[in-house]
Amino acid sequence: MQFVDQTGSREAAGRRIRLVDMARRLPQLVRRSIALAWSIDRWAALGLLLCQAAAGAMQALGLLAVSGTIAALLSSGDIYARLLTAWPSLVMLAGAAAVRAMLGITVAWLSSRLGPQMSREAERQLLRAATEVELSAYDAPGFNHRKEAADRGASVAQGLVSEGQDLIASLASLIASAGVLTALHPALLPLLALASFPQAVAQVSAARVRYLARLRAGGDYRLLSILRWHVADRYAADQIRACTMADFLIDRYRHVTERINRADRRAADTGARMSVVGAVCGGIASAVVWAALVWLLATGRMSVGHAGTAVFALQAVGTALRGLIVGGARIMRTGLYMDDWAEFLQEAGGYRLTRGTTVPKPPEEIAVEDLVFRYEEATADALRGVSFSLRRSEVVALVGYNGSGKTTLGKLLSGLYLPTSGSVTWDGVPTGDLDAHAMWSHVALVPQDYARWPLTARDNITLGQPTEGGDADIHAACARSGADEVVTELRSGLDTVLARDWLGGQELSGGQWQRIALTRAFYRPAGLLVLDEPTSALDPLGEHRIFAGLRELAANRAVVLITHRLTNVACADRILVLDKGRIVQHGGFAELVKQRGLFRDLWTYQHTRETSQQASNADPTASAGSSAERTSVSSSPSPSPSPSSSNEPENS
Ligand SMILES: Nc1ncnc2c1ncn2[C@@H]1O[C@H](COP(=O)(O)OP(=O)(O)OP(=O)(O)O)[C@@H](O)[C@H]1O
Repeated sequence: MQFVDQTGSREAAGRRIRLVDMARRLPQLVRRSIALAWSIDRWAALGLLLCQAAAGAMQALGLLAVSGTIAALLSSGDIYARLLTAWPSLVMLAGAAAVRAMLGITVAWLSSRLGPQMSREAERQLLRAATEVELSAYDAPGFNHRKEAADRGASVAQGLVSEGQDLIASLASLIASAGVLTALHPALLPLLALASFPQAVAQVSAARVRYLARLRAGGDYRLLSILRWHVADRYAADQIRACTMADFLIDRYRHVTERINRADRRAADTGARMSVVGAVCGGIASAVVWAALVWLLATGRMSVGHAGTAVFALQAVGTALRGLIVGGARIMRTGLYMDDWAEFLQEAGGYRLTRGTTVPKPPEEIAVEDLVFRYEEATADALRGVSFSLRRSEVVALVGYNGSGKTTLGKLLSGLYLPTSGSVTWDGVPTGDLDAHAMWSHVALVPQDYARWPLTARDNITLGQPTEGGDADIHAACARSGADEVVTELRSGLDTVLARDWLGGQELSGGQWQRIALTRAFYRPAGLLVLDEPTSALDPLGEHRIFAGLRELAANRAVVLITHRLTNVACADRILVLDKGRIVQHGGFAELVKQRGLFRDLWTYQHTRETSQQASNADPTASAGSSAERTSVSSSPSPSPSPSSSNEPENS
């Protein structure tokens, strides 16, 4: 099991992480961190910056105080007199340390307030971007990978505050200590910088290795989260038990984790090797710095007092440099993840909705002309040369074998997908030229897999878009779909949360959920209603109710009905029979059952099977051959062939 993993550009970016890139990118990353923090809480951001600047100043003050204290203590004279002289420096030293400690606490406080908010904000922006992409994006493996990477960027965004702060703190401390050190002897600072260089290279290389390892394992992490969901979620819990699948699934999980573990171990080993080499080289270089200090002292080029201060300053500069390097490498890695996030926001994974701005009215006519549609990265067309039109107040049924393109056609009529070639127009305007959101506000869709929102029954029906009629409209829609019986039995009526895990929540049966899904569509004041297998889970009475009311629903809408139960399509004005993405027959029900072709084959098989079952189970006197008309008339209004129907398919 492996995802199609398209990490090319990110991998190239990761490979380019070098010390020089880091030096170039750090200011940009710190700016991004400050900008994001500023957009969320400018006072906290300002407070953090001031605290860091003040902490740097306190560091310099502390070192000056050290110098003063040592100079006073090492001067000649009575020890009490020397202590008295050192007293102000000591007070300054203690004061600077106390203020620095307080500033550290303040920084930690502000960072912990700001950090999580930054991740939440980054996640919110990511969610917004994800809803602004074409539906086809989800069919492209590369998009899902980019979304996953961006998601990781959003979750590590909170690290940007603390890492940015550590970096600023190290920088402030470095500037302060380096200033003091340079004042003591100008050769010391370049020597120390040189000594830190190997460690810097090692740290940045290790960060690169870790980032690349995480990037390459991105597909596997996604696989794990999907497996986790399938194994642990309630929806498949019964099948996992009844089909004894637990061992098999957990074994798959183990296989994928082993792959990740191997990659992690390799990255950890390489990172550790790099750190060891860096540390050894750094250690040798540090020995040179300390030797230089001893030499300066021994040759009288530096006083004992200054040498003592230099020891403290060297330690402070060394710590600050290490902080700068380690923090820099960390923020660099976070920055790469944040790049994934920022890129996703900018380009929405390459699938941002960029359609026209024409705001449509509920459509009078939807016309399909020589339509071809191919799914992203598919090798064959799902629809080929499809042409027909659909008018308001008309019910058009789509029938055909599994995979013949019915659902796909429904989504193209709704503007969820755009044609690969040919056109779908709403009152003459191609769907790609319409404002997508305005268009969808005129669409009511009951898909095969409808969402079971963990919201109240009311929200599940209104979908957060209540009409002016209030609950009266909801009840009217419930009466049409049969959901009135469901709502009456709910503990708190429309206010009941439809999820058992939630406080006061209640769970529904499959058929009850389908009634709620139908109610949504009936409630929505939409000009196009697409019903994809709308009664697959309903009992016969519930199914009858839906189809008996369909004509009334179609009074002011265009209705597309997709179903395999052919008795139900008798109520349609026209039936389009699809086979391998083409319309192979079209016409009214009465006409199609008489015509040789796919529809009659399907009808004969389904009808003969049903009637023979009825005959053997219940009514031994029933005749298999004579009930076609009877069934269509009794289960739905009489089929009336449309004037436009013909025996020839519109396209071949
Ligand atoms: N997201 C997708 N990515 C790639 N190919 C897809 C995708 N969805 C469907 N297809 C392919 O497109 C073709 C048409 O699928 P579609 O779902 O429209 O068929 P259908 O007639 O509605 O089938 P069913 O009766 O089983 O619901 C099929 O060959 C299917 O494999």
